[in-house]
Amino acid sequence: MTALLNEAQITSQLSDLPGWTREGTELVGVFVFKQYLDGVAFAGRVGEAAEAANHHPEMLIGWRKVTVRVSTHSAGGLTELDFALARRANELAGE
Ligand SMILES: C[C@H](O)[C@H](O)[C@H]1CNC2=NC(N)=NC(=O)C2=N1
Repeated sequence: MTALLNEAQITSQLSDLPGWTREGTELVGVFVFKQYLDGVAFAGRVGEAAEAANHHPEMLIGWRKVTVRVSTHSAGGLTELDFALARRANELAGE
């Protein structure tokens, strides 16, 4: 099982993760788009990456905005898997 990160590790990784915040045991990323369907397509890309990593976020698709929430359910908090997915989402937002 992937180990829970400690507060120092979380703070350090968050400082290098633009667009994301920590809410309790979750990372929350908010992505804004010019077009609604751009957000839908982004969510699809993140979904594919999540499936490939077997690490799945919750995603709320709104009007030209997608909110991504991720935590490691099996560990009950934040692990490296969550930050890896968040970094990948940031890459995919730029595509
Ligand atoms: C059995 C399967 O590998 C697990 O349930 C995976 C699926 N996707 C997951 N996604 C997230 N966010 N956390 C998990 O602990 C997790 N576990």
